[in-house]
Amino acid sequence: MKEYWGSLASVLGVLAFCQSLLQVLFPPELRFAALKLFNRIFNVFNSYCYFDITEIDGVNTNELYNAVQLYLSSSVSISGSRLSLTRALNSSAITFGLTNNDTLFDTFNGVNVLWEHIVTQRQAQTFSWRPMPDEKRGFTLRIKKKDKSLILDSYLDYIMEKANDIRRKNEDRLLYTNSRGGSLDSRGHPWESVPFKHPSTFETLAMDPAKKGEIMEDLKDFANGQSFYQKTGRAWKRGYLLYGPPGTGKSSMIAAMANYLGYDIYDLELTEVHNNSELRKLLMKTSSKSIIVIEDIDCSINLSNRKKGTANNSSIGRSYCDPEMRSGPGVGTGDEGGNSITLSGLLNFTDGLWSCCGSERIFVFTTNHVDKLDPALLRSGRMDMHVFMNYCSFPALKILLKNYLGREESDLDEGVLKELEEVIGKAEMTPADISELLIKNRRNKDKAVIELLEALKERAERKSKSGKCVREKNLNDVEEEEQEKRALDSPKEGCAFDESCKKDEEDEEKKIK
Ligand SMILES: Nc1ncnc2c1ncn2[C@@H]1O[C@H](COP(=O)(O)OP(=O)(O)OP(=O)(O)O)[C@@H](O)[C@H]1O
Ligand SMILES: [Mg+2]
Repeated sequence: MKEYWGSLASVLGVLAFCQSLLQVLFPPELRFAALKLFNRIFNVFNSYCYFDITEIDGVNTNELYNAVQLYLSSSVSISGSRLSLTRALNSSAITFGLTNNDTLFDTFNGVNVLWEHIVTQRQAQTFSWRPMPDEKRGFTLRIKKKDKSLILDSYLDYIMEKANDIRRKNEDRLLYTNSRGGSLDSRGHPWESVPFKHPSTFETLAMDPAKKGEIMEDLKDFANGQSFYQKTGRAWKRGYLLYGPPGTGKSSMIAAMANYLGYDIYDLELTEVHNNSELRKLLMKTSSKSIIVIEDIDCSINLSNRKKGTANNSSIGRSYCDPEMRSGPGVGTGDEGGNSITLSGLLNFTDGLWSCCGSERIFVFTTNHVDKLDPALLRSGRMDMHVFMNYCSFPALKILLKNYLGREESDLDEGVLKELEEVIGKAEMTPADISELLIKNRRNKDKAVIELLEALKERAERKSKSGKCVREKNLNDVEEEEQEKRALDSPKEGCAFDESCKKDEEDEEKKIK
């Protein structure tokens, strides 16, 4: 300690000597130039270089300052003893930060750097167009001169990327919709947003675990696949088609995807889009790391014919939810008149050149009737993964029992479990139906399981009866068809129809005579 104070005193002494020397040797007008010169000499012998990143750059907020703050917050959260805490707008997470004049070492690519957070009082307010904070905040980065060229650019890029990740993780996800029918908001934005708080996750999603695992892996590969997509020359996007009966979890799956990847959702209401160019504009205004969803695509518009003009044909692609009735006049008339969207417009939206403005986007289409979709929409590369959301299976049922009743497989009676396994495949009940039953009786868990078993049995019985009727009807139809065939093959054998025809012909001849 003594040595420390001793060396500090000698440094101060040297400084004082230099200052008085400066005053004696240089007249006041040369003093500033001399100081600059000393500074240069000092810099030549100093092995470090320093970079100041101030919070406000002129009058604008410096994005790099916010990024550094967020980036460092991920390092200080564990190690620091005195930290500043902040919670940003639209965020439910708290971030840690360095307090005033605190320092922190960081390592990047094996190089050590030092960060210092410097906070000083702002001098008396100078004139400014906007109010300035009382404090001047900034970070100073200290790097060894020899390492500067080695890491500076890549280190700052890395910090920006990391900060974006942290921000996305902390911020609440947003759900966007274009339901205003093409009108723009005050900022010229065609999308409206609300915080997205859907609680569905892959843990709560009841489906075959192997299939679920496959989808989760595919999503992770996609999200981490920037270099792969770059290397293979593909646009960084992926398409999923979710199809299956109502209530099997297609929308829940979309929410689970968004929560899993931390992406925003753009719920595109096609019936509110008037033409292909509006569709393109909507696409251009979506951000990367997002899921663009078109639900019930078979009902949205008439998408069954790619050829311009022919989509107007009334006989093509009419589903039970008639597109013309759903989307009003003008649907499916091609680009002419600029008052409609076509299948080719939608295909360009998902797969054409426009689809890659921005990156890291997932397209999800859902439908209850996959057979009604145009094959062009289904070809691989466009919809990369087709996911069939089926009626509740036994593995899916186990997930529902665990989530809704807290009952694991081991908690259930073996006999009941076996019966459930036998009957679930025959009952063809959706996870939505089953979860309703479980919610109803969730206070009495044993009763819930028994009632579920009864409902499944009843449903299976009804199914087998209606199946029998259909089979019998089909058999009758086949028999009838065969009879007709026989009649056509051997008209000479004669039937009532042939006899009456002959008689009619004879009568006709008589009349003519
Ligand atoms: N696979 C599932 N796992 C967990 N819950 C499910 C599942 N499927 C349906 N549900 C429950 O049923 C409700 C309806 O499901 P969802 O809206 O996801 O079905 P959908 O397939 O999108 O139906 P639709 O085709 O009518 O749009 C959900 O709120 C959820 O609680
Ligand atoms: Mg749905």
